[in-house]
Amino acid sequence: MLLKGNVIAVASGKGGVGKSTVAVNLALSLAHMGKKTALIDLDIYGFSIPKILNLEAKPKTLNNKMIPVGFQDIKVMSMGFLVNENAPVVWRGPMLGKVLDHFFDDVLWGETDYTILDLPPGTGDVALDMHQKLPDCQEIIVTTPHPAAVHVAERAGTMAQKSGNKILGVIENMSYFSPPDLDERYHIFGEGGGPALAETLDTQLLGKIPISIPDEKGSTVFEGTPPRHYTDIAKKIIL
Ligand SMILES: Nc1ncnc2c1ncn2[C@@H]1O[C@H](COP(=O)(O)OP(=O)(O)OP(=O)(O)O)[C@@H](O)[C@H]1O
Repeated sequence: MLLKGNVIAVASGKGGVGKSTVAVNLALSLAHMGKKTALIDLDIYGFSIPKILNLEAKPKTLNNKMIPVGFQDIKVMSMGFLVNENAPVVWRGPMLGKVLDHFFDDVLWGETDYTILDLPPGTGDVALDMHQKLPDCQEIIVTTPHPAAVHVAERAGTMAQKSGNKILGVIENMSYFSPPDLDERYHIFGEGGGPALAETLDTQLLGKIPISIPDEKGSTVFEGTPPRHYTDIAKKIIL
């Protein structure tokens, strides 16, 4: 196993809650705090990290091992680097176990303090496979604030518990909107989902991420110094 250090998987009950965005921003925040950080996109059906990071480079190889692609201070691997985006999804499924082996054993990760895994949404076999390969892996569950979302996210949490992965906590994404330079918070997508889920899963609420206005490229990945809501979460993870 070439992957060393702490491994934290980011999971969600359904797609579109911002799991990949949270995974990327969390990895960047940990790197900004001086931690050697890797990010692995395990969403083999709907990999989105290459697009989110605007990465087109393919990993180079050295002695039959792959060199992860660099983005700012983090090292990144994604199924998206290896397959044609238009490859049929049915073809990718049976490869799952092999992909995990490949990413954990055949990539020259070097020294890493933290590896963030972006899991596919839902309750697939990935969490189970992952636990077998990385028994100490911990999970973060991402949800939106709407109380109805808790139901769906809870399944991801239950899956984590069943697979034996420790749940590190819950992140409530798209929690509220604060107009620039104003203190007001508008709870556009409802309220209470994150704390309720944390309570149900008997874990902590790691933090609430506000709705951000995408930049001109449509990105909600921050640049430069991490926003406070991310550093606060990263500090809780490092502890
Ligand atoms: N806090 C936020 N504020 C505003 N937009 C956000 C926020 N978080 C995510 N988004 C946007 O929501 C969309 C979905 O995000 P993302 O791809 O990270 O979700 P996901 O849960 O990983 O989805 P999937 O599993 O389907 O890939 C993206 O357009 C992203 O920019």
